[in-house]
Amino acid sequence: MTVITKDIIHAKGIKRVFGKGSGAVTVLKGVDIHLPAGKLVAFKGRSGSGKTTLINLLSALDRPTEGTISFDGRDLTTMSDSQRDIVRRTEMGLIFQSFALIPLMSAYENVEFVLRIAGVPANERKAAAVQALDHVGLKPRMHHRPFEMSGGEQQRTAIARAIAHKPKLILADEPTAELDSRTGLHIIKVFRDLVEQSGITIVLTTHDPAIMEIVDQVYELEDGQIVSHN
Ligand SMILES: Nc1ncnc2c1ncn2[C@@H]1O[C@H](COP(=O)(O)OP(=O)(O)OP(=O)(O)O)[C@@H](O)[C@H]1O
Repeated sequence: MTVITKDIIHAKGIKRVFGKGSGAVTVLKGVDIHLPAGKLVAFKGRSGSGKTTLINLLSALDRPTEGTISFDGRDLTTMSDSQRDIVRRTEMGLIFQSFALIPLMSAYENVEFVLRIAGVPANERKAAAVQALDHVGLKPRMHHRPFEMSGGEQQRTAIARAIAHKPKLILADEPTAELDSRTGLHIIKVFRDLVEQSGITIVLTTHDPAIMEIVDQVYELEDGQIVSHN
């Protein structure tokens, strides 16, 4: 049987300049990226190399100054802001270093809230939220609020929130930076299982060499350019 791997992201000639005139800073200097479906991918590079800027572009939170970004066959750069918001909310999941959970909501409510924003019908939300929390091993803790959970549990809640609407792509900016290395590796194991079980693509940024060993592909950024890629 021939397995055809389709790119979920195809970015070409990406430049990002912040500011204008003599104060302009070119942060990305012509980046090309192909992310196949069903892979765990890491962006590595020194602080300031452009990893977060690139993640923000791929997640349609920001627009490139030059270049095109195709997501699942559609060009994000020519879409209106509202189209980009819909694609992000319904087909992508975002995970942040600081978890970014709503403090007054339980784990379940945090996940359910994002399903509401993604437009999932009310009668499907409960089952989808519980299933996502179960997937990350947090069903028994689902009525706890973030301050009642450990860092690893909070990040697993954030993962449940990112996967509950069954996105095609997850973008995670330094998802393990606030965790000890053992908990961080456990989070990456959760990512690994997700990629294998559901065919989702997960892109993360990291400084941790142990994580680089576990992922399928590593893109190395240096001063706004890709300098290596396996
Ligand atoms: N809005 C902005 N205006 C001006 N410069 C910016 C802006 N956003 C980012 N930069 C600059 O772009 C460079 C790359 O930043 P970015 O956050 O993408 O790096 P990074 O690789 O994610 O770093 P870290 O590992 O520290 O998170 C930095 O020099 C930063 O100061």
